[in-house]
Amino acid sequence: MIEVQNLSKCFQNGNECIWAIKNVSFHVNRGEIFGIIGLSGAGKSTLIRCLNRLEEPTQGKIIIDGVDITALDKRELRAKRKDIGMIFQHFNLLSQKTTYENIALPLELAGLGKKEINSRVNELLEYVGLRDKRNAYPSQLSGGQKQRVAIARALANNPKILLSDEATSALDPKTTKSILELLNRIRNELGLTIVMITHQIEVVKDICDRVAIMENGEIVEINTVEELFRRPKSKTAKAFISSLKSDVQEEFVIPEEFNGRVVRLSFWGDNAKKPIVSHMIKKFNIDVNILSGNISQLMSTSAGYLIVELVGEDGEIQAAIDYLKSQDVDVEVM
Ligand SMILES: Nc1ncnc2c1ncn2[C@@H]1O[C@H](COP(=O)(O)OP(=O)(O)OP(=O)(O)O)[C@@H](O)[C@H]1O
Repeated sequence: MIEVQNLSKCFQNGNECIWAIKNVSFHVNRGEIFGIIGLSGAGKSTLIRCLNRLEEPTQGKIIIDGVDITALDKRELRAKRKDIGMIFQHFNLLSQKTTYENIALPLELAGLGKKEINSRVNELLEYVGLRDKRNAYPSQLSGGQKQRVAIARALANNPKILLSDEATSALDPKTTKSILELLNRIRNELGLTIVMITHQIEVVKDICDRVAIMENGEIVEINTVEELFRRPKSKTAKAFISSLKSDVQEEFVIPEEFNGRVVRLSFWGDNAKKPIVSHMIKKFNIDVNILSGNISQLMSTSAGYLIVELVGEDGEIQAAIDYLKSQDVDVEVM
């Protein structure tokens, strides 16, 4: 659906070139919710703004539904942009216009008649749950309501793609959940492909299918969210995941401080809910000392890890580890 090939973006600063995006390539499948996560300054905003050419790429290609949008002239680009809705962290609503008028705007620009506009806006108000706010001005709405207006406006022309630029960053956790639920519904019911940038790993965990990790203008890892939680590859991904665990810090376990064998067990899917460790203790003559652990509920599954110290005879410990592996648990001796 979206194919990004060797994309680079340079911001000219006098004679100097600041490379905000450096030779980035990835693809997004139709109907996918694709996250791009990174710390501040990683290049996320620049990257997502290149996808609809709000920012002009310096090098590379962006192919959407077979059309190279980097090769389009202004008129062709305007037409193509109808397929690409966008929402922003600070909503970008027009403060002098009501909810109704904000949502109607792209329809007016597309040249629709009053009657058609009225029926489409009503449909959208219903869809985002804001029927009773049609005459309210943005200043009379909560953050979550403003984002719903922005989402309705982005959907007005029936786009195929929705770009989300930190859409939940200004919202509290409960409102964030409700907006993410709405985005998921939009993907499932309307079949949109969603690309979202965020610095919140919670957002990735709750809604994304796959994620790209950005660092200094480069993508350092692309992974399914399940794999990301199960086996993060990059340092940045590991740091994001451990930042989720506010109560236990995996990083603080120092194996040398323990006499037994310290192992990290990774569970996912149904395994995260089975009493595999308890079975292991009953089956083998070993003691198990739990040092750290966490289970995360991902959108479609669970993933978790447990760091344990296994104490006992070498042969028993090895047999216990073999048993865990036979139960499809990843075992990493630390
Ligand atoms: N218009 C611009 N002119 C010059 N440099 C820019 C411009 N926009 C972004 N940059 C630089 O490009 C790099 C990437 O910025 P970008 O805003 O894309 O990062 P980000 O990951 O979205 O960060 P944040 O989450 O803080 O917005 C930064 O070093 C930034 O200073």
